[in-house]
Amino acid sequence: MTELELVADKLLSLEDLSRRRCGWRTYSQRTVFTNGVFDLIHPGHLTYLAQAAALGQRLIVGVNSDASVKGLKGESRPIMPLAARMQLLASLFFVDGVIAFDTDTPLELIKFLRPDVLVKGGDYQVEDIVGYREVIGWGGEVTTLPFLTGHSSTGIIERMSSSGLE
Ligand SMILES: Nc1ncnc2c1ncn2[C@@H]1O[C@H](COP(=O)(O)OP(=O)(O)OP(=O)(O)O)[C@@H](O)[C@H]1O
Ligand SMILES: O=P(O)(O)O[C@@H]1O[C@H]([C@H](O)CO)[C@@H](O)[C@H](O)[C@@H]1O
Repeated sequence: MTELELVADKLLSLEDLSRRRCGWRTYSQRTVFTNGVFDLIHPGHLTYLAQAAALGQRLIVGVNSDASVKGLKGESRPIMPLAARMQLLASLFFVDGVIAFDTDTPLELIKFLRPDVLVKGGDYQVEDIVGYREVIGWGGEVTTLPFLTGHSSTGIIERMSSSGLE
């Protein structure tokens, strides 16, 4: 496969995800799950995702659909449409799969996937992470990773706006 075909192969449907998760379980591969908007990817995203990948053998990233983002962050967001956000995440060598969700939270996706590890960045408290009770309930782990200060998508947008680039 070409590099772009390798990236495209990581863009998963629920059926793809189910099939791959079964295979990973067969070989006792720990599946790590995280989720987010990932609009305007920045070093904070990259740092925490790389560390998340090190928590297991497979990293799956759930990405909010455009409609879901608008419900969470307002009509002006996202800047980058879903397809672009997913492709950029899938291009990271330490990401094994990317899947979109259209709901306000990834709870149903987490219950479907049953990851061994659920992780978010340090801007969250562990107990507040959606899916915390469920993942703990089936014996999984829930954790946060260090927040890289000074990096946020909102910050990028604000800096662009103040410099008249928007
Ligand atoms: N600076 C950072 N350091 C570490 N993790 C981060 C950082 N910023 C965001 N994250 C994590 O990345 C994931 C996606 O977050 P999100 O897309 O909301 O990023 P954001 O930069 O906070 O965006 P926004 O500014 O629009 O809220 C979340 O799990 C979040 O905890
Ligand atoms: O990019 P964000 O804002 O960190 O992503 C949100 O995370 C929420 C989180 O999982 C709550 O614990 C989630 O509910 C929401 O849908 C966004 O993915």
